[in-house]
Amino acid sequence: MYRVDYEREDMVIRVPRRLVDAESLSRFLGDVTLRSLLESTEHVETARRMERQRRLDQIPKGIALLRNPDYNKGTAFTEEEKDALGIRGLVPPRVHTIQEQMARVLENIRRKPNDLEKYIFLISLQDRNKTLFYRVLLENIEELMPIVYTPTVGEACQEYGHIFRRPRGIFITPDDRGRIVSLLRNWPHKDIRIIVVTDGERILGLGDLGADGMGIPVGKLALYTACAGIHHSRTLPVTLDVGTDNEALLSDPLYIGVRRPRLRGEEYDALVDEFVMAVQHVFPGALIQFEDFANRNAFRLLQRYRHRVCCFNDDMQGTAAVTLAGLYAALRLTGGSLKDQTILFVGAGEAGLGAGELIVSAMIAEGALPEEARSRCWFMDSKGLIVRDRDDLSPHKRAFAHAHPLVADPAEAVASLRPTALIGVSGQPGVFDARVLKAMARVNDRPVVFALSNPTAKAECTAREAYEHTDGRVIFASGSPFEPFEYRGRTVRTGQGNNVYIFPGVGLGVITSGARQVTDEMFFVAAKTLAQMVLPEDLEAGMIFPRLSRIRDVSLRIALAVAHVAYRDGLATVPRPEDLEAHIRSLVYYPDYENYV
Ligand SMILES: NC(=O)C1=CN([C@@H]2O[C@H](COP(=O)(O)OP(=O)(O)OC[C@H]3O[C@@H](n4cnc5c(N)ncnc54)[C@H](OP(=O)(O)O)[C@@H]3O)[C@@H](O)[C@H]2O)C=CC1
Ligand SMILES: CC(=O)C(=O)O
Ligand SMILES: [Mg+2]
Repeated sequence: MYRVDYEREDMVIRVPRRLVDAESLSRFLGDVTLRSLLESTEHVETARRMERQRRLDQIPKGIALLRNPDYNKGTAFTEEEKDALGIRGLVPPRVHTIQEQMARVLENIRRKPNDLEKYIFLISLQDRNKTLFYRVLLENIEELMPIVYTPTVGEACQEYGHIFRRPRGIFITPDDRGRIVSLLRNWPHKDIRIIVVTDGERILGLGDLGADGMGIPVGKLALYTACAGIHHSRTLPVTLDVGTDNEALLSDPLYIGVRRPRLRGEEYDALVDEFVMAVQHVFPGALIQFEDFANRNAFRLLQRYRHRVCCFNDDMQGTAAVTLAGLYAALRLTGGSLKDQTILFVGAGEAGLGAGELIVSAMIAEGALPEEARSRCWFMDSKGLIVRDRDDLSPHKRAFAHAHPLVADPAEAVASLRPTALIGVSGQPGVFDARVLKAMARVNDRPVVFALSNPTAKAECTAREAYEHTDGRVIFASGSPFEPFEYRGRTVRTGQGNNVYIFPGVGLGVITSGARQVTDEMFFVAAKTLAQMVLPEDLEAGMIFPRLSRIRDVSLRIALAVAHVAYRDGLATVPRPEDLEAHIRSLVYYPDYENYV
C-alpha cells in the first residue's frame, strides 16, 4: 500500500498501490482533489500533473473568469495565468500584489463621502473579488466591521431596494411552498455548512424591513468568514420573504420583496417547517442560525427546532453569551462573584430574556439556588417593571416576575433595586438618560452599564453620556461601536458588546465537530472563553471585550471550547481528531490568491 492521501473537502482517502498508475488513478480520483503525496512513486509526477490540469479545467476562462468573484483576482493574475486562462489583454499589463490591491481598496473606501457609500463600495468588491474582499475586511476589521455590520448595515437594509445591484443569497416566498428543496438546489455551492436565515421582521432595532433585511444574513456570514475563517462557499444567506407590514416599503416602487402583508399563523409555520426540513435534505447537518425574527416567532421557532436540528437563535443565545462574558470581564474590575450581582434589564425580549436565562444558569453554576439566581435578575418592558401582580406577562417574562410595586421609570427602578449592572436591550434610544445613569452612579462605585441596542441611533445612551453622568466610573459597552473620545485628559475606548464575538466561534466549533445540536452549555463555555481573553490592557483602557483585531484568535478559542462540549456530550458526528486545536486551525480559511497554473 502506498500512502497517497487525497482530499475532498475534509475527507482523506488512502489509495491502494495498485491504483497508482496514471489511468486507474484518473478513474479513481474523479473530482477528488489531491492534497498530498506522503510517499513518492514513479507516478507522483503524473498524479500532480493531472491534479493541476483538473484544477485548471475547473476555472472559468476568458471574460467569464474576470466576472466570477470566486476566482477573479483583478489585477493580480500572473503572466502565466494570463496565457493559460485566456485573459491576456483583458486585464491591464501591470501585475499587482494583493497588498497593493488592498491599498487601492482602502484609498477608495476612505475617499467615500459617507458610510453608506463605503458599504456599497465594499459589497460591490464582494461581488467582484471575494478573496480581496475578505482579505481587506480581515486585515482592517476595526475600521470595516462598522461598515459591513452594525451600524451601517442597518442603514443599508433601510435603503436596500434603492442601492440594490446584484442579488445575494436565497429568497423564499409563500409561493414557494412545495418547491423549497429545488430552490436550495439552485444555489451554486453544494457543501453548505452554515445558513443564516431571517424573515426581516425585527432587523436590529429598526423593526420590519421585509425582504430588505437580507443585508443582515449577508453581513453576519461575511463575519463568519472574516472572524472565524469559515470559507464563504460553505455559507448561505436566506430570507424568508413572507411579506411585510411596513407600509412605507409596500408603497415603495423600488422595494425588492413580495407586496403583501406578513404571512401569519399556520401558513407561516408550515413555510418555516418546509424550509428547515429542506435544509436537512439538501444540506444535511448544516447549522441554521435564526436571526432577527420578531419576538412573536423567535421563541416559538427556537423551541420547536432546537432539539430536532442543528440550530440556534443568535439574538437570544449569541447575545446572552456576549452579555455574560461582559459581566464576567466587568467583575475583574469590580471584584465579587456573578451570583452576588443584581442585574436590571431594560427590555424583556429575545436579547434580554435570553441573557437572563444564561445568567441564571451561570449563577447556579457558582452555587446559587435557582430561585435565588432568578431573584437577582430584574426586567423592565414597555409597560414598566416586570412584577408578580402584572397579568399581561408571557411565560418567558413571568419566569422573572418578582414581588415589587409596578414602576414605570427606569431611574426609580434603579433607586429601588440598586442593581450593580444595567443592561439596555430595548431598542429605545436615550432611555438611559442622565437621571438613570446618575442613579446607577449613586448606588455603585463602578456602575456597569451596557447599551446593547443596535444600530448606534438606537443605543440606550452613548459612551460619552455614560462616562459624563457617572463621573467616569462607569464600566460601559455598547452593541454598536462608539469612536474613542477624550474624557478628563485621557482617551476612552469602549468595547462592543455584540454577538459577533460569539457566533463565528460557536459556528466553527459546531461544524468542526459536526455537532447535531447547539446547546446552552456551548454558549456558556463561549462566554467564559471570551471573558478570559480580555487582556489587562483592554480593561485598563475601558474595554471589557478583546480588541477586534484579535477576533480570529477569539473565535478559534471559542470553537475549541464548543467542540470540546460537543465531543464530551456525545453530540459530535465527526471522529475526534488527535489534536483538536491543530485540526480546527487547519480548517480555517485565510483569504489569499491560489496559483492557478
Ligand atoms: N448587541 C447585540 O449583540 C444585540 C443587540 N440586540 C438589540 O437589542 C434590541 C432588542 O432586541 P430584541 O430583544 O430581539 O427585541 P424584542 O422586540 O424581542 O424586545 C424588545 C424589548 O424592549 C421592550 N421595550 C420597548 N420599549 C421599551 C421602553 N421604553 N422601556 C423598556 N422596555 C422597552 C419591549 O417591551 P414589550 O415586551 O412590552 O414589547 C421588549 O420587551 C434591538 O435594538 C437589537 O438590535 C439584539 C441582539 C443582539
Ligand atoms: C447584533 C444583533 O444581532 C442585533 O442587533 O440584532
Ligand atoms: Mg440580530
